[in-house]
Amino acid sequence: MGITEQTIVEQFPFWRAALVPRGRLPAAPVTVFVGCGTSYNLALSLAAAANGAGIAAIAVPAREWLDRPTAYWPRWQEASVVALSRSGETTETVAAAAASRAAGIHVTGITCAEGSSLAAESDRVVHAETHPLEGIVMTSSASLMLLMGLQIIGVTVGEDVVAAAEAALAATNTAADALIAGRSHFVYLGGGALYGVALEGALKLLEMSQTYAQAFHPLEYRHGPISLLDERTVAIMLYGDARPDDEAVLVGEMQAKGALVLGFGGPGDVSVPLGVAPALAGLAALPALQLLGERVAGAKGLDTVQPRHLTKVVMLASA
Ligand SMILES: O=P(O)(O)OC[C@H]1O[C@](O)(CO)[C@@H](O)[C@@H]1O
Repeated sequence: MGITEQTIVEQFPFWRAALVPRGRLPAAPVTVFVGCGTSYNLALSLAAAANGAGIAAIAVPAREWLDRPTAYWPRWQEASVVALSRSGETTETVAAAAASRAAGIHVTGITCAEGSSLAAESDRVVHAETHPLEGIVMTSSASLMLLMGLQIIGVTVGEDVVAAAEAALAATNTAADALIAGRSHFVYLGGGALYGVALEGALKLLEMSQTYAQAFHPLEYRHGPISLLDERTVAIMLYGDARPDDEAVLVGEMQAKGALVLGFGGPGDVSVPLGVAPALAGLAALPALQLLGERVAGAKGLDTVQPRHLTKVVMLASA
């Protein structure tokens, strides 16, 4: 087993260690979740989950919040900001936190680096230890930041979701090689809080395996992107609780056009039950999506420890 795979399959003890009381977010007219890359995908998922929990929220890429906050929220100084960064050193995220604070905004930093620059720029730090072998590709830390984000918006995260994620990972591991054999086009579908998780699944696959992957809201897929679908496609459907029947119809259409479907929480050529509350479905599915990226990379003979063009922390001189 390679090092990246180790950080995926050995992440659950770190989840269990993170199951501690976290307190809640401060009240504000809007909570703005910011981050870059994976951390922005998590921000998208958390903003949707926060709205579902009655906390008005949006997600904004850190650089956008830094450069043009009024494009996202006209009275931006009224916001509370939650900045996500594994390293706590990504230039745009640290700068967005610092600029927010300078404007009198309360900043909560979610990170796996307690002594980081982001921690220094945060009014409150929410932290968890991640797998020590984690490298460039964010695996265990991404799951942990999603977990911590859910905790601070008031979603109860317990042992049941850890067990569900372990089971989903094992089921995906069993099915993955047969599912991806000869397939080169990967589509991730999820709505609401599952959209950010779908984006993150696609980003993982893309980073690890240098394979083009896209994510869409499920029913959006029929409005154009479906034209690319053929017998080279694997579709990953993250079933939601709002319209699972429509999503199952879409899956049937995709299968009829040649796709193989990995369905989380619903039907597919491979069906992986999640068995958790809707607010926890994305967290339960995330390690399995990480593993899928590793499997596709493996099938292409690629090393996921040193993915092309990527570094662990992306710094920028000008931010
Ligand atoms: O969470 P951090 O440390 O700010 O890092 C985010 C980074 O992670 C990635 O998503 C993957 O390495 C990059 O796109 C991005 O620069």
